Amino acid sequence: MPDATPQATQAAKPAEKIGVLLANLGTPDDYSYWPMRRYLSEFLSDQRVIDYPKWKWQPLLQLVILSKRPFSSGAAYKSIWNHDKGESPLMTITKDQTAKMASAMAARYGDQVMVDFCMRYGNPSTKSKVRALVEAGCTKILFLPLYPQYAGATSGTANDAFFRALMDETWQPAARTVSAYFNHPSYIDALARSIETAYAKMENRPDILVCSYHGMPERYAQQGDPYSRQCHETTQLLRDRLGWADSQIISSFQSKFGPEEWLKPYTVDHVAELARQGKKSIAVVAPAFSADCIETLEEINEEIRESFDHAGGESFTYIPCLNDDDGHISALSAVVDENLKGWLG
Ligand SMILES: C=CC1=C(C)c2cc3[nH]c(cc4nc(cc5[nH]c(cc1n2)c(C)c5CCC(=O)O)C(CCC(=O)O)=C4C)c(C)c3C=C
Ligand SMILES: [Fe+2]
Ligand SMILES: [Fe+2]
Repeated sequence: MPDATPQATQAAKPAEKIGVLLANLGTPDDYSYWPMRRYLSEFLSDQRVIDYPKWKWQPLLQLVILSKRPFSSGAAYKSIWNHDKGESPLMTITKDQTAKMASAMAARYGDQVMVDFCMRYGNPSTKSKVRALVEAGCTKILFLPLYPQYAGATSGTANDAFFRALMDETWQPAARTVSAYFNHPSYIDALARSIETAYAKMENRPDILVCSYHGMPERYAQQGDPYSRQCHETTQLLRDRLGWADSQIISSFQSKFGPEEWLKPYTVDHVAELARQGKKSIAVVAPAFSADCIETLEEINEEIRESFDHAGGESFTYIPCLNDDDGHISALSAVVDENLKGWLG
């Protein structure tokens, strides 16, 4: 007879661990029609993203938008795709960030802390990664949405998916979610250093730095979403840290979707206006994106650059996202350290 004493059962259980689960938006599995359609359908059906009543929005989304957009977005994804790895840049960069965060946490906490990542839409799902962490012995999970500024449409919905995943666990781990880090000194410092490094490589200093944030409907801000305020505060803190004048750095918003008014100014129009005003040399940075993705590599570096060039602009420099830079990993590690307080033995 096998020994079924409580001690023997306990000995077979893995040691108690803490899981750090990084979460990003998600990305299509491929740029062809059906994977694009599946991804966009899941994303744009989220009422945190588009809050119209289902009965009104779903027929328009399924019958009109999703019959065309997978082709146009698919072509945009194809132009930036990581063909070597067969995945989008957002996926490659998120994996690299996770590997570096795992090393940083191992250096601090040994094997007590595990690091993994999940996506809000598509794969790997939040539910599958919560399950895997619990299965691996995590009795505590720290959930970190990789968005410096909070928006209901990003961090809010990522947290929702985390909470829903916990609902399915028989023995729930203790759980914490990390708040927005838009004003964290380490994040501001990492951003500032990335800008200083990019400027040091340029022959001539740009006339102005445009901080281009992903936009959202103005209505969401009026309903209490803090995203736009947090974006402006990030720019202000960055300006202070760089020691620049007000006229040298501005905020604008990109990626408008649908007919409503979104946060302004719109980057695509504003860079053209800057060129017309005689600012012939600009740099653009995207502080709301923790990883380069379709919105930065295609929209900023292709569409927005073109808008500037057509309006008479002469020099356009896109400064990459923090991605897996050491400064970014240090900043995220500092945020994680603060949020693990009281959990570590
Ligand atoms: C960084 C914060 C983001 C906010 C705020 C946000 C809001 C938001 N987005 C849409 C519509 C789309 N976004 C798309 C892509 C996309 N959005 C973010 C981040 C935020 N979105 C990222 C990181 C990405 C890139 C994903 C990738 O795989 O590279 C897209 C899909 C791309 C396309 O088809 O053009 C859409 C559509 C809305 C409506 C919204 C509202 C609050
Ligand atoms: Fe978006
Ligand atoms: Fe876009």
